[in-house]
Amino acid sequence: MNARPDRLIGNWLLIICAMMFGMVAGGGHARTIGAGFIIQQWRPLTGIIPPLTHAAWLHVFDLYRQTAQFRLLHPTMTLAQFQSLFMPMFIDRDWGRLMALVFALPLVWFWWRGRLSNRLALWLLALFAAGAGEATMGWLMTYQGMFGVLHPSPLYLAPHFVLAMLIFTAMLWTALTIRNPEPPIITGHSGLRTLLSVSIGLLIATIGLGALVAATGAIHVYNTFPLMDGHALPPHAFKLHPLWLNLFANQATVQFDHRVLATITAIIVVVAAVQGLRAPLGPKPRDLFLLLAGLVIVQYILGMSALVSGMAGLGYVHELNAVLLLAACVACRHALRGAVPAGAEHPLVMKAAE
Ligand code: HEM
Repeated sequence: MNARPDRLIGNWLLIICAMMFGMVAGGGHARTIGAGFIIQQWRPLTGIIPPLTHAAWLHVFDLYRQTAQFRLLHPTMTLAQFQSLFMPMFIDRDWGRLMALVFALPLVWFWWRGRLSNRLALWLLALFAAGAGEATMGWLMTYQGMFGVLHPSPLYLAPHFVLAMLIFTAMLWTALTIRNPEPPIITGHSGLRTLLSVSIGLLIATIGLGALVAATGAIHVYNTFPLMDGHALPPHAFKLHPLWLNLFANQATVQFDHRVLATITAIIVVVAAVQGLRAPLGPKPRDLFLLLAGLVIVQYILGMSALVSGMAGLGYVHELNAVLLLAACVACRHALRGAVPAGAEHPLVMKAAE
């Protein structure tokens, strides 16, 4: 990392984080309206322009008509209906291209101008490569449409979402560190710091399980809370063979797993937020902990409401709020980066604890 605060670089990376949030919003919207398999071509550079002629539209429609999803689920779809699904997915993909440009071009420029240390530049390059991997994974998920698959598979969607959240976490952490490279020493709250690290891990795992719920359409079954149609664990939870498949493809099991892990996660995040609010950390961290408490409560209520109502729109808001919740948790953890155990407040000890 660069040793002095650099607001320009930090703000640039915060813009990338905001763009990643936009990407989740666009991808989630495309999934909600069922547009996941609509674009069956992968042209990272030339695909930046949408079909402009009637013949070009017929060509992309023809590609979609080769999918099992079209043949079995939407055989009467018209070109106009296809176009209305195509555009949201297209805009999301172009947003990804724009994000890659907004990341890559300043990266090269800042590095060339000596504004980035080699170490930081290489780290950012690694994040860029991870982003390219994320895009490739997204395409592979989409391309499954050509092989008899009816909907984007949970085995692709969950890792796709988890990788996005890992990149988002790393990007946000880097941006915050560049804006504030010297953490203030905070004595006696290293336990809270650990709790926040655990919270981040649990949130990402819960988000992964949430993606399984969304991908399997499990929002449409067991619409009761806290029990699942009168059962703590529904009898169908192990009906698929081999057994491990239930963890990814059985609606009962993935919903059960998401409920249980989400409850554990929410409790731990609330405990961390309350501890943070009670600690004398100053107004800025206090605001962050307040935000964390608010977002985790809203997240839980949104999850329950989406489930009980079966409304995909609420599920979508629940998805977006999860990203904001993760961001708040990362910011709280970052604010406590300089926490040291009581009695170990020497700066050298602090550096070792980093
Ligand atoms: C810390 C708490 C929670 C987190 C971080 C979380 C995260 C998520 C995420 C990220 C998704 C969407 C994934 C995607 O669209 O690819 C999701 C989906 C879902 N979650 Fe949660 N969730 C939490 C709590 C809950 C709770 C308590 C419930 C219900 C009791 C719940 C029920 C659902 C349902 C039904 C969906 C599917 C929505 C849809 O199909 O549109 N969640 N969750």
